[in-house]
Amino acid sequence: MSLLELKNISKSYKTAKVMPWKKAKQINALQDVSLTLEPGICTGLIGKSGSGKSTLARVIMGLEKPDAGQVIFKGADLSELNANSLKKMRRHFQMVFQDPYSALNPRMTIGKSIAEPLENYEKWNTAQTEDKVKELLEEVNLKAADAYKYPGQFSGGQLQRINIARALALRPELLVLDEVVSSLDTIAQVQVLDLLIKLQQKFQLSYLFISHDMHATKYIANQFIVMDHGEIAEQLSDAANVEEMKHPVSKELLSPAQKESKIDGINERKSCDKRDKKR
Ligand SMILES: Nc1ncnc2c1ncn2[C@@H]1O[C@H](COP(=O)(O)OP(=O)(O)OP(=O)(O)O)[C@@H](O)[C@H]1O
Repeated sequence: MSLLELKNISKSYKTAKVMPWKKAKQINALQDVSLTLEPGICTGLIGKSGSGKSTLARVIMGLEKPDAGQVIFKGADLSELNANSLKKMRRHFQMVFQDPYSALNPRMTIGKSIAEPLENYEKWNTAQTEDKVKELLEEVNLKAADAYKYPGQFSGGQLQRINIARALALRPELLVLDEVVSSLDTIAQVQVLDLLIKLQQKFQLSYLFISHDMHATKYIANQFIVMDHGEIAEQLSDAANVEEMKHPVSKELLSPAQKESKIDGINERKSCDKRDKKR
């Protein structure tokens, strides 16, 4: 059974009227999108700005209701679950957002922030929760003592690792990673990508790695989905053949002229190759 299946998802938005006598414009953010994610695989979802990537992430996470289509997680159509079953299912898929600063409450210690999902789901005592928080911090290469610090005491890369620890707290099977390295400098980008690769191997995680940066995506993904104007433009099941992609948007994102990536020039295939050999 696939981990996640999206069937014929469509989602449109109406823009505000510029003038009262003008008609509101409709934006088709997603048009009949179908895709499947398998366990233990990192799928790179790439596309230019406005192609619908974040809308797709929000639909998967239940933050947006699609106009049409189904989101099926482990065989269950999420729209058909009652609140209790949906809560139970939701622990298995978590999201990490682009901005590591705004994702954490600045007035809460990071230990408290990481503990929140545990307190919502697990019937643990304080000592058990604290032990788990410390274990999670060490998992993302931070120190147990960092639990008592506040977000303002960390760098962007460290904060993103804290957000990953929080997303991992409930031992999910799928992480939706929306532009998680875009706001970081080169060194922090590579640290976060290497950490994600390590965690994926250790916990057999499935990732939907959303990015407009082909270079960062090549570094981590096993397969690619390219989006354009709310539709799937191209899919590639083996990231090793990335140079063979044919769609004009794929070619544009691949081109050396697309120099947005800060990790350009780093040995992009190293981490994927290691995993490929394991499979
Ligand atoms: N809440 C909204 N209201 C109106 N239009 C929206 C809304 N959210 C997204 N859109 C529009 O839907 C389209 C897809 O947006 P989306 O953010 O999903 O694209 P994206 O590929 O994630 O882009 P980016 O990389 O810039 O975030 C865009 O035209 C965007 O302006």
